Amino acid sequence: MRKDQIRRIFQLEKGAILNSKTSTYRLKKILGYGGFGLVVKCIKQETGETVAIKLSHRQTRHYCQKEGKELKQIKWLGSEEYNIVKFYEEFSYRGQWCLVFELLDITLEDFTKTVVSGGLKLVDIRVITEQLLVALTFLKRSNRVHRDIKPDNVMVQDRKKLKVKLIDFSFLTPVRQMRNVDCCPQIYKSPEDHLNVDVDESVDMWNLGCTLAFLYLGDHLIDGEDDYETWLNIVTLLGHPEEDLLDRADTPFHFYAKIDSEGEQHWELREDLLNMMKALNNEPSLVSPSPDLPERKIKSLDDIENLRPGKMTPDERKDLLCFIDLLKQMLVLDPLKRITPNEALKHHFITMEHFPVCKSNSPYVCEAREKMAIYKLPEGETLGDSSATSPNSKTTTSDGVSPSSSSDSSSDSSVVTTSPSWTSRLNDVRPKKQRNCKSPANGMYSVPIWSLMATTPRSVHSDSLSSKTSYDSVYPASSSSKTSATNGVSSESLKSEASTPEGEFCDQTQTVLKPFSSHLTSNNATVSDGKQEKRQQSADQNEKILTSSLKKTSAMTDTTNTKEMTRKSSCEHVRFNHIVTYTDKQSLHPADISDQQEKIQTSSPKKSSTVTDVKTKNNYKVPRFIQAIFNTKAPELADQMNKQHKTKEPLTKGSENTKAPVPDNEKRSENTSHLVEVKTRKKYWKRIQKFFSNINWFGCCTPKTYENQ
Ligand SMILES: Nc1ncnc2c1ncn2[C@@H]1O[C@H](COP(=O)(O)OP(=O)(O)OP(=O)(O)O)[C@@H](O)[C@H]1O
Repeated sequence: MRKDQIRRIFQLEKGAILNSKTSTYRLKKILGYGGFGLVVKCIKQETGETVAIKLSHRQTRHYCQKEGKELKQIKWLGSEEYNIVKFYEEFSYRGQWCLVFELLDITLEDFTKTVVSGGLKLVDIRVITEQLLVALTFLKRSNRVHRDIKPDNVMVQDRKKLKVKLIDFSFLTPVRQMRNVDCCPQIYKSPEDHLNVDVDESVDMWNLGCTLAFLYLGDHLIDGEDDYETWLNIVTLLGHPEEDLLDRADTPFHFYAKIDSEGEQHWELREDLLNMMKALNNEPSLVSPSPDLPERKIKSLDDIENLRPGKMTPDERKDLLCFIDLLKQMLVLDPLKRITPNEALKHHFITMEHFPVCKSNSPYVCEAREKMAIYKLPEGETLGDSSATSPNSKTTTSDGVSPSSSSDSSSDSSVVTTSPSWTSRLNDVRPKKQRNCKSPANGMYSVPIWSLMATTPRSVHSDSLSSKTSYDSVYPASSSSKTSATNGVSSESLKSEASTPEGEFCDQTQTVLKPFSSHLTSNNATVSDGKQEKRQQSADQNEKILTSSLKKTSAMTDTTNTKEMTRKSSCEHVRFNHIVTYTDKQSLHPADISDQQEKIQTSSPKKSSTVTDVKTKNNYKVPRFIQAIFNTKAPELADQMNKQHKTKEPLTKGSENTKAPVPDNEKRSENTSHLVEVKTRKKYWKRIQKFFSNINWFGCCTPKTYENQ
């Protein structure tokens, strides 16, 4: 479509004025257009700032409105700090919906094809990869999936520093609402979308793998004009999927047929479809099925090694092999086995662990280090904050050497900090206002349970959970959480924070969670005999789950290959979350909790509270103490409960008449113990209040809270 035609459709002339509620924008030129509308360059009249405005067609207005809504939500979670395009505002202009963004330079596709041509250097690809992995980690932890990652949707902001940003959030979807839909181009379509397997955030990793391959090859890794041809290209490159994946698929029959051979059933590619396709194209049909059906330059990912002309230095080759290894882990057919963004950030290709600093460095290695070092933290961000979010952050000195006292034994001391600690910063993907809470390393009740509450494993779906995150978001990674001392923070001070033993962290977590899990036992005491046994068992089981989960977490921080464990643990966590959140539809009260804590210490039986629950619209019983927190009447309630408890106490021991006189010194000690008890309760109450104030109960922000920002 010609530019003047577009201008007519959108009723735009050069110099047109677009008014939002707060600003006036003067149109300068058309930057580009896509499926949903066009993007224009504008000048903000009030400040002279140049911005990019995305205008929707009238027909696609609601898509743009949806995009705006999602953008607001991720902005609230701090997206701009994680290599995602800055979103300013949205407004309506002559019936079209407008989204205002910061102005970026050039798409990665155009950059690779026109500016660089023939593919980017690996040292540059590494810088871009890290930034995109950071963006993906952020999205994963915000429980959202971009769904349309491709070179055209990544824009270069600074060509010199290779600063890139993710754009186009038209398909941004909360993980729990994901469906198999066609959103990205045919050649970027993931195996799960081809086969109709359960789709989740790992679809972004597939697309990123394809994008990175494009950056190296200067051309698309997979091509094909229709689904079948694309699928053939995929399997030629990566092999056929495992039977398990095909068994899980809803539409495997598009490409495979189940064959009975010698009593056993197995899946086989449907050659008849290919012949049919060839007949349609007037091409000769296949005489015999051949494994390399389409003519491809690259028949496996290993072929990438020998693709570029010219001789490579040993370091370059080593780096390339590392890159291919990362690609192989990103382009796994089974989404459940694909590498996660957090794991990818720890891959050798990013950390450059294959280039030990103790050895004399070749010019190639020096260039690689320099490029990664250019990468700066966003303005206003201090390294101190970020490192504090990770209990196991590894520190590095200005020359990039990690202190040998690091708690992480899996990587050697010669690990180089390739960039400031993104990974540690990513552990705190929370609204900015909440981010000043203490870190798990130094604050007992700052365990980010808000994200734990919203955790679901890939295979588990629960309506009661608003969203899902990775298990590793709760317990920050150790091995690659590196910080650089170059940004003005002494490595010693960071080291002291970073060296918090994992065990201690787990113990702290256990202390926080113990009252809740143990509460189940307390309430069980009031239930009738038959049910009591069952509930006791389930409470014991829950205790076990919690303990094993925490153990696994600590183990996870030690090991690198923990994907399976992560899933299992997160599964258990979900079950635990149910317990914590809804406590098996029983009531909880701060006083009960402290009682319970007492019970653990003294092992004396105690009556459970008989507070009544309030039911929500969904018939969920909201524990009374949670209501109390939100009503901010909790302290009074706690005191009330304490009083009730105090007055009830003598009755449980016997009537006043029968009570023997208490000697003076014993009275004093009783009074003191009472004071201690009240103090302990208050202390626990404060901690619990703090702990729950960090929880985002409903998994997402409301527009009201957004407006308050
Ligand atoms: N912030 C920006 N700064 C400069 N140019 C931009 C910006 N955002 C988008 N563009 C340009 O506009 C084009 C279309 O943008 P975008 O991908 O967001 O629109 P779309 O309608 O969703 O496209 P698609 O059909 O590819 O999904 C981009 O390829 C890019 O060239």
